[in-house]
This record gives sequence, structure tokens and C-alpha cells, in this order.
Amino acid sequence: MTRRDKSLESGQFSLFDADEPLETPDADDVVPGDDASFESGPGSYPALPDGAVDMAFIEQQLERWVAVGWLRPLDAHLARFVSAREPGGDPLVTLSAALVSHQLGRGHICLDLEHALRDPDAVLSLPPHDGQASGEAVGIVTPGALLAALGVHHVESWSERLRVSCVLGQGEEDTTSRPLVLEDRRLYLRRFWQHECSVVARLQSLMAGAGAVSDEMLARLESLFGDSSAAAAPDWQKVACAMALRNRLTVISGGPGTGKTTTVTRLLALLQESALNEQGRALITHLAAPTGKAAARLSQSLGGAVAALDVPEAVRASLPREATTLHRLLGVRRDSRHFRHDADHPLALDVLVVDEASMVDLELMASLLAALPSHARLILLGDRDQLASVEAGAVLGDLCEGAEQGRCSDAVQTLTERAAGQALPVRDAPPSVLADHVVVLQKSYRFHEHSGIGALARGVNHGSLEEIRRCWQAGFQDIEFQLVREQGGALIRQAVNGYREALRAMADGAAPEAVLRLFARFQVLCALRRGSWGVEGLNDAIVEALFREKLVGGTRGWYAGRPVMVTRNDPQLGLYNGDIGIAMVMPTDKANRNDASGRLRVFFPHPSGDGVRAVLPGRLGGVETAFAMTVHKSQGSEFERVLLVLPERPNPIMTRELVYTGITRARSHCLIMTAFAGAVESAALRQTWRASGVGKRLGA
Ligand SMILES: Nc1ncnc2c1ncn2[C@@H]1O[C@H](COP(=O)(O)OP(=O)(O)OP(=O)(O)O)[C@@H](O)[C@H]1O
Repeated sequence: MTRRDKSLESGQFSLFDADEPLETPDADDVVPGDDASFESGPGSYPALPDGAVDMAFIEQQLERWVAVGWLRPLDAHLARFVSAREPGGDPLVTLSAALVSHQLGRGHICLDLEHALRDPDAVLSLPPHDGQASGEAVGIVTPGALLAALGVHHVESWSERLRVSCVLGQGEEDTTSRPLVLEDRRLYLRRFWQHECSVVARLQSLMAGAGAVSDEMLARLESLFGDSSAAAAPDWQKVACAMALRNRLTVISGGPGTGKTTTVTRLLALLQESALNEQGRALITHLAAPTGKAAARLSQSLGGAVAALDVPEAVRASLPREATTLHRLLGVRRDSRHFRHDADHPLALDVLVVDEASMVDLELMASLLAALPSHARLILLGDRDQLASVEAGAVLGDLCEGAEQGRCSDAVQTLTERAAGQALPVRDAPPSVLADHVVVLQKSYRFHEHSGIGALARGVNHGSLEEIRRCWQAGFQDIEFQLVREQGGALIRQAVNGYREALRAMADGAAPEAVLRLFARFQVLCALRRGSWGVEGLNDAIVEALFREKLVGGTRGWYAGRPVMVTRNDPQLGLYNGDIGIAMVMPTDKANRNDASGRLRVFFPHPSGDGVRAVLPGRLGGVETAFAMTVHKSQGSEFERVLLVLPERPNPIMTRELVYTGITRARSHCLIMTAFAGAVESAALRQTWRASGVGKRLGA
């Protein structure tokens, strides 16, 4: 039984508001944001006559859905918990409770009734339809058939029937402790509705305060970015910086290498210079990212960006050099989902920069915003086109939604034109408050125009089969697609070749730091977790092949050469979700190399990017082998070369965002291997959508 199941049984249902330990989400036990049902749909499952469905029937169906894997056991528990609170209640409420709980596992904050009614069978993880109901599926009714039999044909009637239930609160001013909340045709579990309300309220208050930007500031901006008034296109980095000087909340979205770090470093320099001149003190500035790896990468690129700045020494000295994880910043408390810093114990800072903000889920964003002091500035950096967070909510995506359609206020339009030195494109759309706070950087300095990775990433992002076809035909050197018949053979050979250099270096006695550096140059990424084409099957096959070549010291348990990824935060060890280490023999024990596995240590890069830390394998709680990792888990990381393994047949987990994220983890070469010829194209046509009220409430 899972942790959440236990809390259900004890009557403290965690999805409402229980105080339970924070757990690292596991991207792979769920299919986050996977709305896309299989194209063929479950057409042959039986329809039911109206009125044939009572509570017992619904409960039986929920059990059957769980048995065939359409629904999580947790969702059925929740539905039972809700119906127990209203004996003799409407079975539609029970069904709706199961469906809303299930959406959380797929990354949605709520169940959007309108969306659900348009395609009811897409709300569960239904299998592909093969023309007839499988033996397993006999006696199973789809959500669409159930809703129809319950008489739900319009969203109004669904909402009306939910509204009269005593387990439902009504949005807005609701202060009851009812487990479900209905607001504007969106059905929530109370805890997530509360998170959404608090995130929106904090964002609104951050967006309310705007400062003046002096001519002197703009002159300094010009000196850092140069004069771009005669350029063919506006300098969006400069525009972003000008907006961030004015705002307390700024979102800077951009693909890989579009200059997010460069921009924010220059912005911090401007803010510090002005604070030093006007207040005689530097601002307290912190940088954070959702994973250790992302924080280390930010620290690294920040170092380069700070070194390249043309600013007075006092300003340079005041700039932060190190990023931390959000969990470290907020202060994880053992056995609690709450942090040490919260609204009553705010963070001591003036400016907070959060990188890889697309990975921040709603709950973490709520904690972060609550702990932000009221005077502080918040700058969110990220790539709106990447996979969203594993857990429910996609706040960065919600904030960026419509950013390019919405028009800035006249004040921001004037400011950004002063900064850019040229008129910005004006769109014929009503002004949106979000547009004053969101900038999308357009130009990649990493993927030049002849980069195949850049071109394919753009094609996938645009969902353009024509652009993707042109990529394959162009003969780019840095992107390759190989169709293979099976998971073994060529695919495993590629993986072994990729890891050979690092493992040979380890065997030759290279320093752990050098081995870690070499290891980070290549990575196998998978779309799936389970099965032979997933992380589990590939890790087994790769380690067996490496062992045959004597490149690793074993195939099970701990062995020299085993790379691991941390899956559970451990503040005591200073290890966080996403950190990657390698098991190696302690350098001092080299003479006893064959002695015992007890001499193995797992070496992790130091969070500062300098040096390594050695941890006894036995002290590590949540880790998994990382010869292959999911694209979800690779977010926030980059590798020189990537082998991206896509499933051998169509699969709803394959979305535009997943393939885009996988491809762009590679800096210099990406090889895609699959047995499904149209894998990239079919994924490019399937865009993730996440139900949320954040954008709507903020006026996106
Ligand atoms: N305006 C610019 N002119 C020239 N080079 C630039 C400019 N902006 C950024 N670069 C260069 O492009 C590279 C990527 O920049 P940066 O690290 O700031 O991008 P990023 O968006 O933060 O990248 P990542 O995707 O790694 O997070 C760096 O080498 C940087 O020096």
C-alpha cells in the first residue's frame, strides 16, 4: 500500500491537507500531462441504457478500472472516501471524485468538466483499441458510457448535480472543509484548489508593484547589451532586462542557449549597481533550481557570464556565484511536507532567480511564493516548450500561455521601446497583465542556423511534419535517426560505446572528478520507464554488455562503475532529487581493488561544481541505476551526446514536449533510435495540455 493509501485508510486524506513528508515525485509511475488518448479510441466497449447505473455499479467499475490499470488504486480509495461522507449520494459525485484524483497523477490541477465531456475516454489511461474488447476488459464500461448512462450530456447538468452535493464547496469564498471544490466548471481536490488560489493571489500581488526605470538605468542597460536600434529584430534580452528592472515578477522563457543566464546576470549587475549607488548596500540575491543538477549547471554558466561582464569590481563582487536547489533554499523538514521557510518565516532575500522553472509544480510554487518576502523581486527562467513538472501543475506554462498574443500595457510598451531603441511588434489583441511580465527569448546562440538539433527541435515544437522531413533530408551531422528492429544489438552497442571512455578512465585510475566529467558527456535517454525499450530493460541490457566487456565490476547491487541518480531528497547527506553519482573504489583503496565491494564509495559532484563528495553506498536511500534515464528525469541536465530511445510502437506518452526536451538535452550530437519509423512525427503532432485555472484567473 502506498503512503497516500495509508493516509486514506486512517481518514486523513492527504490530498486535502494532511501534514505528510515530502517525497520526490517519480516521473515514471505516472504519465504526466498525457492527455492524448490513443487515436483509435475504445469504441467497442459496451454502452449502457440511461438510468442503469447506481452507486454499487460505479464502485464496481472503479474496481475494474483499477484492475486493468486504467485508474490508480488511490483514485478509487478517494472516490470511496468521498461517497462515504454522503450516504445515499449521487453516484456521479463518486465518479467525478475518482476522475479528478486521477487527473492529478497526469499532471492536471483539476478536472476540466468541459474538456472531459468533449472526450470523456481521454480522462483515463485507456489502452489502444484493437477492434474488440479484450478478455480483461469484459464487463468494463468507459467513462464516456458511464457519464451518458448517468444522464450527463451537458457540462451545465454535470455542474448542477455536483453543486447540490454536500461534499462539494463552491470556489471563491469557500471556507468549508468539503473535500471537493467546483469553480467555473473546474473540479478540484480541496488542497490543490487552495494551492491554486494562493499561487494566483501571490502572483497578483507581485504583478501589482511596478517601479520606475530611470534614463540612467537605461543608459547602463545600453552599455551592457550594446546599441540594437538598427538591428533587424528587437533585442529581446534587452527588452527582458528592462521589464525586469520595472517589475517585481518577470518570467523569461527561452529555448536552450537563448541567453537566459546571460540576461539575468546582466540584470542582477544593474540591480546591484543601482542598490550600491542609491542605498549603499548590495541586494541579497539568491539563485535556485528545482534539481541539484540544474543548480550546478546554473552555477557553472553563471560563473562564465559574471566573468564576461564589464562592470565595476564592487558590482561583480556583489553577484551570486552559486545556485542552490529550491528544497535547500526553502529548508526541507524531515517527515513533513512543509518547509522551514514559509509565510511566517520568510526567506531573507531581496531578489530570487529560479531557473528551470518549468519543472516547478503547483505545490512547490505555492511554498516558494509563500516564503518570498513581500518586497522581493522574483525572476523565473525556463523553457515553456519543455516537459512540465512531474507533479500536478505547470505554472510557468500557465504564465507563458498567450504571452505572444497578449499586448503589453502602454507603459510597458513605451519602456521596452525606449530600451530596445525600436518599435516592438504590436499585436491586435486586448492588453493582458501577464504580457507585461513575460518575455520569450527568440534567438538561440547555441544552435546556429546550420544545427540539426536546433532545426529538429523547432520542427517538433511547431508540430510541422514538413520541417521534420526537411531535417532528415538535410544531412545534418549533429542529428541522426536510426530505425532498428530490436532493442538489443546496435542500440546496446551505441550505449556501450558511449560509456566506454568514462569507464576505461575509471579502470585506469583516473580521479573521481575526471570520471564524473567524462560520464556526463554521454547519456541514454528513454521515453518509457518499463519494458525492454524503457529505462528498466535498457539499464539491464547495458550493464550486462558492459560487464561482458569488463567495463563494470558487476551487474547487480553495488559495483564499480554503477551510475546512480538520487530519487529522494536527503538533506542530511546534502543530496537531492536528480543528483547523479558513480560508484567507484576509493582512490586510497586502489591496491585492494578486488578486495571487497565494501570499499566502494559513490562519488557525487560537489554542488558548487568544484570537487567531489564520497558517500557510502549503504547510506543512500532512494537511488536508481542511471545508464539509461527517462527524459523526464533528464530535465535540467545537458550532455555532449545523447542517445534518445523512443518506443517501438505508438504510445500516448510520446508528446511534442517529450521529444523536444530529449533532443535538446544534447549539445553536440543526438542519435534517435527506435523501431517505429514515425516516432518523431507522431509525437510532434501530440501536444500536452494541462487543466489548470491559473492562467484564466490571471487573465491569460
Ligand atoms: N547576446 C548575446 N550575444 C552573444 N552571445 C550570447 C548572447 N547571449 C548569450 N550568448 C552566449 O550564448 C551561450 C548561451 O547563453 P546562456 O547560457 O546565457 O543561455 P541559456 O538560455 O541560459 O542557456 P541554457 O539553455 O543552457 O540554460 C553562452 O555561451 C553565451 O555567452
